[in-house]
Amino acid sequence: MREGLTILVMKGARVVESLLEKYLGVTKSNEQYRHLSLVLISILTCTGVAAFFAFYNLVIDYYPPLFYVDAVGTLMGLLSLSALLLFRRVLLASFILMLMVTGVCLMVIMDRNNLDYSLAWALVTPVVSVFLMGFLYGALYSGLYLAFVAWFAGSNLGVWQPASWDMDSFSNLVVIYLLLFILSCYYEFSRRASHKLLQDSNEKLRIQAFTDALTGLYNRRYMEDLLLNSDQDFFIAMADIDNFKKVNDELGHDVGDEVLISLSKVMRSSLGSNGIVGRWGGEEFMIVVHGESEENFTGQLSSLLENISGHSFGIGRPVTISLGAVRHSAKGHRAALRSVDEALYSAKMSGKNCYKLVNSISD
Ligand SMILES: Nc1nc2c(ncn2[C@@H]2O[C@H](COP(=O)(O)OP(=O)(O)OP(=O)(O)O)[C@@H](O)[C@H]2O)c(=O)[nH]1
Repeated sequence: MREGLTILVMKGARVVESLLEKYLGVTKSNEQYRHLSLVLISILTCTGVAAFFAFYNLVIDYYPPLFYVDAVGTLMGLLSLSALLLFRRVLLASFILMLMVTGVCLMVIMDRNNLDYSLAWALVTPVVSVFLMGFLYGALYSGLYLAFVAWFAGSNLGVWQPASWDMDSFSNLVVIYLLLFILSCYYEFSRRASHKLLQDSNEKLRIQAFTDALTGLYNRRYMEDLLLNSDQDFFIAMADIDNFKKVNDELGHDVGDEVLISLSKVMRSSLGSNGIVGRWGGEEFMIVVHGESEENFTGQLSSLLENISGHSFGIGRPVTISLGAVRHSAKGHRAALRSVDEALYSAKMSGKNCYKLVNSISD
């Protein structure tokens, strides 16, 4: 029995998952998944129950008034389902569903003259409406519903037998109602707050995973991901600071760090939106530019060299870089990295503060 129930729940979850994925493009990892699945499960369950009672009141125990109520309820359930899946209107779908549930319940209560049902459903409304429609609309809806129930209970509709209007009971109902409302708001608020915290820390971790701590540039992992997972062709250039050991040895490691930070800024502003620069490691930087025109690319490398050698780093000496460059495609990634190293070596051998572009990729 228990196993059967588990299998049923698993199957239901799979149906919900595939509906959300197919119609809303939302997978389990999506932050919206939890809320959308709650709305979808509520719609499916309530519509299923209404459809069952419509069938019951038509076929099993023929009773036209409740058949019409449940048939309208089923139609509203389907309307709510299409608002969610076809038109992606989550709030509208939740609103139609709440209208359907409370409407059907009130109709049944009116028909059956049963006060207990009314009280029970009045108490469910604040919880469900806040969870489905959020604080604002949930509060509005359940407030209106409470007012309606109050009017309903106080009016002489003659459907409240054997109970009669009783201010004490009604005050108790209102207190319980408000308590449930506050509790569900609190729960929803803390759920959203912890979800936001989790999202923020995930975002921080994501940024940290791709950022170099010293310079704030992209790190090697990001640059390699970009180069390996893109189907575009790029030009890449490896930049290496000239005689950087001397800066460290003579002015200290802290000054060396400052140079790395300032140099990163100069490179970033010099490339602008034309390219991306990341720290490859130590005093090496990788530059990636879309591979449309070799002429544009070499033009950018020349201005980069000029901008850096003309920049004052405040250390009483110029700072220059050497660049090795090559055309890059993802499938020839490793070979391109070897070529770019060879080109950089050749630039260093040619007197530094220059670039070397190799045309062919070494095997
Ligand atoms: N301050 C600082 N120095 C670093 C960092 N990473 C690497 N370096 C230094 O960069 C220097 C690299 O020196 P070398 O590889 O000998 O090259 P170079 O002196 O720049 O000479 P060439 O490359 O031939 O022009 C070493 O002194 C490293 O300690 C860093 O994060 N901060």
